[in-house]
Amino acid sequence: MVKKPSALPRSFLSLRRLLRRSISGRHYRRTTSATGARVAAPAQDKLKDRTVLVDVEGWLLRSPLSAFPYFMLVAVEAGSFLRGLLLLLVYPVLCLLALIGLDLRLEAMVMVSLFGLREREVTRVSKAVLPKFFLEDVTMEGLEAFKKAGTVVAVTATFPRVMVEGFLKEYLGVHAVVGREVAVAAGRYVGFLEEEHAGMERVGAFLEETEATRSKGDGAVGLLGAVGPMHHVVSRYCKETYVLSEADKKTWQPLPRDKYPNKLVFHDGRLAFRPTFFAAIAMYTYVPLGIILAALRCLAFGVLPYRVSVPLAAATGMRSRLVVGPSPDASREKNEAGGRLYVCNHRTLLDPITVAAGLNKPVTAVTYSVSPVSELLAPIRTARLTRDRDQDRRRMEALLARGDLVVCPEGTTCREPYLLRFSPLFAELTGEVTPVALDTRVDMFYGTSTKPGAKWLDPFYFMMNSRPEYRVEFLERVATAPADGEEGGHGHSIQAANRVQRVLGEALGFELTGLTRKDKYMMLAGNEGVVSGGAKK
Ligand SMILES: O=P(O)(O)OC[C@H](O)CO
Repeated sequence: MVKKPSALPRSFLSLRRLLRRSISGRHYRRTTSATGARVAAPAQDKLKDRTVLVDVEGWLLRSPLSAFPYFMLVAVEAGSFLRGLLLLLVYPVLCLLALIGLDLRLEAMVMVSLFGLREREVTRVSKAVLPKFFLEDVTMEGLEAFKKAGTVVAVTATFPRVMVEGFLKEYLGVHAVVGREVAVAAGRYVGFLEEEHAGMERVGAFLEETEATRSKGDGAVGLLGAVGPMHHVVSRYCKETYVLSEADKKTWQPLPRDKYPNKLVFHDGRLAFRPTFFAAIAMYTYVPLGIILAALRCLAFGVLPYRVSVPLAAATGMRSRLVVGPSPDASREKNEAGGRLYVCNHRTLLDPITVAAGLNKPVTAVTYSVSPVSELLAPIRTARLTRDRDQDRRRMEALLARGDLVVCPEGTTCREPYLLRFSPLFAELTGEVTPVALDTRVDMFYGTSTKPGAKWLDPFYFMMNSRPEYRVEFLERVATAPADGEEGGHGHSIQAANRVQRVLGEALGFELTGLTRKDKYMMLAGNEGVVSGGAKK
């Protein structure tokens, strides 16, 4: 049927539209003009100090966006690998159902991933694990559009609020997150996701409240994707709306790492890759082989001399690169304190072992919060620190008098290219130290964790990677003793520690920070990272 042309003249229709907009105070804009020419997202200054409502999936995150990897991450990291496997098995069935018109994917993924999990643990994963992956999905133009906004309200129609809140608030500085809720009983998720309209009603109620308390009368601005359930709510509450076409969104760029509003220094979780459906299949298929490889590699490093275990591990795919500094022989000399003191940055628990392998001689490593299982299996001598300054100092002096000692003054591992603050105690033990720059690469599993119950498996997970990589570089020695006329004491040891940190940062190309073990554990685990238990001889 051909549509009957309107009897009203064009100019009258335009006037009517204008009047209607003026009365309701709403303006719809598309980021693509009627002529098809590209129009940029609203200028930052236009949204300055205003309340902006952002559609997370439609505007902020790149398209097409697959929710599966995020649910897989929650299933594995807050649940277990078994739960992840269940999600993987259920997913093809859900896709088939969606093809015949019964799209239960979201509800079923929520149920499988969250059912029975503690609310606290899912919130932790949302802050500690998911942000790394969400940040890779953020579009630069999408984020920059609301950089100067006064209040940013992020609205999600796909993800349950709990999954995106950590990333949006901690890393993008969003003020409020509104989205669908998952039912909780006695602190655990029951798995039922509330209806879409309930989520949108919450958005409406939130905006009504926000607008009522606003002092300025310029109204909220909506930033929306081309389609989605939010259009209706936004048209009721926002005075101005920008709708992004799919074609325009495709031209938007991913947010580069150096433009993250808050640096991603710390993150947690075992999976070092984005678990898409096919990547997850590959991982589960590989795991039996990975377990065998890890057992062989651990055994080789545990019982064989380094000159045999290193090439053997290399034959299984493990890569080690040793870069010896300008005076390799000097590192073998003893100094007046007894053995040499090797100071390295901390990537995994295996750092001191790789230093020993690089030197091809036994060393002692001082540790903190290492699981008794790791201590037992370590092929080198380990000695626990207590965090009691005097006691630790005496202990380290005694160890150094007996032979070479390895310290990681950051006190905890860091996965990203940053160096944490160096605790200065090491600088008081001897007149010079040998800095050792360490870097690692993994393809499937991270060999570090913050959950106390998971730590004993850290080295094993590292060894489970198909091609785990270590780069060890012995650097030129650095003097730590006060120069003539220079005052010693705590102030001096802080300066010396900072100097060593700087030398390592330059060698690795890592950024220096003043962050500490406490900062890391507060952020990732919600505790101070203090472990109980005395020092082991
Ligand atoms: O488990 P992390 O990352 O806190 O590191 C533990 C260190 O090896 C302490 O010596």
